[in-house]
Amino acid sequence: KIRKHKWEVKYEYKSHDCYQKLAMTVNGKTPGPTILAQQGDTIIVKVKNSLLLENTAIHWHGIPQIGTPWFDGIAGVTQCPILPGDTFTYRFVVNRPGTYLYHAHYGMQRESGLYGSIHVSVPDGISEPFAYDYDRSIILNDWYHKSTYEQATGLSSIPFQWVGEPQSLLIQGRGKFDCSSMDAGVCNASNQKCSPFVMTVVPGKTYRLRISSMTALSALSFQIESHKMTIVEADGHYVEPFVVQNLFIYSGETYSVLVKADQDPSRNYWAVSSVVSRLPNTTSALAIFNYNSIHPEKKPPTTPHNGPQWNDVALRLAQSHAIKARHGYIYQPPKTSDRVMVLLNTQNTIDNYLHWSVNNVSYNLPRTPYLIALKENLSHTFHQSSPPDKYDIANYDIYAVRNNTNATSSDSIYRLEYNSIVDVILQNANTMNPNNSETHPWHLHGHDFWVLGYGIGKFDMNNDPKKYNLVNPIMKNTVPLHPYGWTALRFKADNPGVWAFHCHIESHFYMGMGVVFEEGIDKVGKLPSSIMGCGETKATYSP
Ligand SMILES: O=C1O[C@H]([C@@H](O)CO)C(O)=C1O
Repeated sequence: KIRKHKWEVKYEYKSHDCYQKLAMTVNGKTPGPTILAQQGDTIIVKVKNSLLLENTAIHWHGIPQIGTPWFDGIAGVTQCPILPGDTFTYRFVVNRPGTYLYHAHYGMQRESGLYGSIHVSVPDGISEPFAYDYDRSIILNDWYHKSTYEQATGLSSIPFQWVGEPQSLLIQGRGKFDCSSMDAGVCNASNQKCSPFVMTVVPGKTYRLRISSMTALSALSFQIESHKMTIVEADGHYVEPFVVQNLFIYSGETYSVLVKADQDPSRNYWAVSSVVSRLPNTTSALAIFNYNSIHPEKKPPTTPHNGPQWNDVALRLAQSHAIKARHGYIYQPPKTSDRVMVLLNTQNTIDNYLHWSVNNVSYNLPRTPYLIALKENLSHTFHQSSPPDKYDIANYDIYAVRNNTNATSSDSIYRLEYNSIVDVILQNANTMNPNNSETHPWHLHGHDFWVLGYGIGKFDMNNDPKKYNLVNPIMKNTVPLHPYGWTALRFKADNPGVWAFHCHIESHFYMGMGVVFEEGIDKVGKLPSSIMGCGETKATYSP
């Protein structure tokens, strides 16, 4: 089936957390409309950029774009940005069932509010390995009051101005900022638009709740008071079910949990989203889990739970370890790999600017998108040398503050042999601040990868690979790298195109925390002319 959507992207005044600011909307909404489809469908989205002064591009997060690498939607990698006033049509197949996302992928634009869900159902005649009565979804987010321009400018200034902790957390686009010291015209706590999100349930029924995170910075813990959640899906793959009280979720991840409305139906319950992994300076977001005979806005009689200790890494690591592919739905990983990369994540200063680097290279986007440069022989448009596969593993102390004055900025890319098996070990380290290492959710475009293992400390090249889970590893597209830890992934470079792999924290990718992979470029079909028009592609553009 073909599913057509017509979108207009523009800025509008919104009061998601009671504070009025410009938000980027799709057809007037943020979160934008949910795309509903069935496995095998073709999605066509005609996007009109009505932002007046800003380019845009939209990424279909978790959709591998097999055969359509030019519609991955990352400006500078797979396409030229969509200019104000222009219309651009994305067209791609959703090849797997599951819960996915879409969002702006141009600068730090995602955090302005352009995001939404994609739900892909199983083909007719196929049933899912779990039962539920209703399907619902919520997107968790964090929310800043400064514009993305102010934030990006601060990050690329001397002195460096950090974006700081978000002003609010949002549950399905709703949060509550403390307006008490502000003018009611700017921040009005009684505005209906920022009343808590309500999820109404029928006693005794089971809900599949699709929970996604689109945060700019925050790692979150989500829980529903008194109700247990059974995790059954992660990033579009079935999970061997396990029960949690709270779900840890990192930016770019999607989960489905089953929740049974099995508590006292004569009251409502709090659903709470709170910050973990960074010292919280943001109030938790509250939603109401509403039993249908009770008024939806009636406050639960209890005090909302604060969530787990923000710095309890062991608890978060335990959830990461607990996620396994579901029996009967295991995609067996290859037993060995052809290439092993160990990617050290550090902060660096380069010419006094603060950056993030991977193996001492801080990534920056080229003016001419790689996909076009590689197909049209415009190789002079980016650095041709490959960034290093490894760092100085023997001598680097991951617990020390290091200046790494030899770090460089580059738009160079890794070129992978088509159909080869690639291992990536992400190695975390100390930041430029003493005794500090952060959580980074890494997202791979164009592929799902097997998650072979996690650990804390320095990855041991001799012994840790022996502990890899090659039996039932989950496949994902986004995975956390825990503080001072390592995460090991394996994927097959079988999708011709150019694919980014980066930290899903908006400011971190902007500061250079990413790499780009190319594979099978000679197998990429004829590029559509709609992706051209910037950098040196103007010369090749023939309508
Ligand atoms: O990228 C970051 O910069 C700040 C801090 O390390 C420097 O002020 C921070 O907390 C980040 O995550």
